[in-house]
Amino acid sequence: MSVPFILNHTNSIANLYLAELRDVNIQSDKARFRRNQEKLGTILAYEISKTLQYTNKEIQTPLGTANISLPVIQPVLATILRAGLPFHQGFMNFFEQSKSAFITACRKVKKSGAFNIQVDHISTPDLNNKTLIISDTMLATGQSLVIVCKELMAQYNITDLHIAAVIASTEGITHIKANLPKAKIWVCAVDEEMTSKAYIVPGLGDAGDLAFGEKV
Ligand SMILES: O=P(O)(O)OC[C@H]1O[C@H](OP(=O)(O)OP(=O)(O)O)[C@H](O)[C@@H]1O
Ligand SMILES: O=c1cc[nH]c(=O)[nH]1
Repeated sequence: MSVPFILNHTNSIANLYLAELRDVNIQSDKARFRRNQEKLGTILAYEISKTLQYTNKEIQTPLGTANISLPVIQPVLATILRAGLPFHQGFMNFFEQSKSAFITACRKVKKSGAFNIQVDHISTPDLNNKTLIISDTMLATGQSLVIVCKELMAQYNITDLHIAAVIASTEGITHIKANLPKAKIWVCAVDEEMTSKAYIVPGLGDAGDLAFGEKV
């Protein structure tokens, strides 16, 4: 089982984007909130790209030939609607030729406060023998990502699975490791706590509502 990659374990300008996402005085600017997620998605995409397979190619320039190591494959990108969309856009900005899959999933909360994840719709290109990068802004309990990935893996023979989130909880990472032991995990930050309603603390609040408006 691989160790998760945690972006804020190394100081970089990415910390500023993460701070603005969390900051209650800044995050109400929806455009900036979405744009900061997009930037973090692109940074994680760059990090993941370092682990893909490469082969040397000779490229003809006007003055000679350059030997360049180029990726052998384009990963397929996926996200869970709706909160994951801006983060996913960041991955698409980097893996410009990749195909995308979209999954609709939501928490169905019971009277007791417990919840199930309901997967409503999957729209995907062929994932057989593909590298899949599935991104979602928040990895809280990890239930959404596990259910969605298991559903995709039941339908397709996915070669490599990368899971990316902006903020993960410790519990969520444990849940992913226990249920998807082969998945590689990429996150910008890990928080220790969750509320009784499974919101990450300190987290950033409700990612979907902040990006797109409160649900009715
Ligand atoms: O790890 P989990 O406990 O499963 O929670 C994570 C899910 O919660 C968020 O979506 P949310 O439920 O806020 O819905 P939305 O995308 O419709 O806003 C987030 O985008 C994940 O999909
Ligand atoms: O902290 C959390 C957990 C789930 N969904 C969110 O939007 N935020």
